[in-house]
Amino acid sequence: MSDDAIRTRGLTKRFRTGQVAVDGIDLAVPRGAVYGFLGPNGSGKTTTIRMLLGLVAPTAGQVHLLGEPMPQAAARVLPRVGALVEGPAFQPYLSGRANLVRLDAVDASADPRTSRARIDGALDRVGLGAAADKRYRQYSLGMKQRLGLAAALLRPRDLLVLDEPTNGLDPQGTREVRHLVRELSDAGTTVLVSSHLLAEIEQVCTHVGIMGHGRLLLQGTRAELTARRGARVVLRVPAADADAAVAELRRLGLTDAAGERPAADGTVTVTAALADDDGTQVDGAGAPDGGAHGAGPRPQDVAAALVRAGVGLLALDVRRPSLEQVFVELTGEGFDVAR
Ligand SMILES: Nc1ncnc2c1ncn2[C@@H]1O[C@H](COP(=O)(O)OP(=O)(O)OP(=O)(O)O)[C@@H](O)[C@H]1O
Repeated sequence: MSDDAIRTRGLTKRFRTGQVAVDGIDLAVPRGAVYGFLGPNGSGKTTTIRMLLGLVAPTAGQVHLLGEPMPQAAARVLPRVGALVEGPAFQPYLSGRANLVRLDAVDASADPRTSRARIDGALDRVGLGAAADKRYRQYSLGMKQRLGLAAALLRPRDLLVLDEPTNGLDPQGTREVRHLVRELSDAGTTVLVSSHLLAEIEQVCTHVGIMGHGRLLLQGTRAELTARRGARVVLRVPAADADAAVAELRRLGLTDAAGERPAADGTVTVTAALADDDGTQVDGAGAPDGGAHGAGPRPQDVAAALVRAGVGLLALDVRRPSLEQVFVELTGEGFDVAR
């Protein structure tokens, strides 16, 4: 437990309206991870993040940040945590730089002697060097996001919590944020980054948690999540062999084996789940020795059995679901293409 940078137990938020925005979630963000906190709009990500940072009081449950209980240890822990949450308190009539100077000055744990260098460094890091002296109210949404990020980076952090950091950024800005997250992670910072745009985040995260309607539907390493939901074996056989192929797959224990309608070229595609949703899985795809596997047959065993049964095997492929497919399957919803 203390090894996790973020740990929650039964974290719940019921608003006065009666709405349960976050429903008993157990988050586990290991130290060193880049944790993609994913879910569609309204699924409870922001409310969770606000509770993590002590900005909203939970209705029930516990939060540990960097091994310490929140909010009791807030004064000790929060200086080690950089956060980008909606609507940071920037002054509209001050420049970006002046806003950071002001923020740093009220941070009792920041060293005023290094303030200037740290502020310039943070502005450069987020690509705001050139616009640093513009007034905040003249900033575009993307520039405001960048300034929020700069504020989170005013000092070295053990943990960064970024709520929708790419919101309002153009594709170039989005790439830069990804790059920055990777860089910070390489330097040893644990990062939790929320997004409703899966593709933006998928490439950088080591771990993923998927929210839907206030519940944490799934979490784990990125590889675990796609493996656990089941690889499928997909084969192509001559139409005349389709029934034999399905029968052989079922005999091997792949009970949902089924053939599609014959294609114009006289072949049939037959598919079956190689893994159960409970994690029993064959992990043979691409691994010369077949890799670790559970109760099911390995792909090469499937191929051998089909050939032995006299099935004319034209092609055999193992397909793993993408994170997006896992998400859609779990929530019945897609990710937004754009906000
Ligand atoms: N202060 C509040 N009072 C009542 N309901 C709220 C409040 N804040 C959030 N909610 C509701 O709680 C649910 C979760 O909202 P939340 O902002 O946490 O979701 P989210 O996953 O961060 O969504 P988004 O991607 O749009 O930011 C929503 O239905 C929202 O309307």
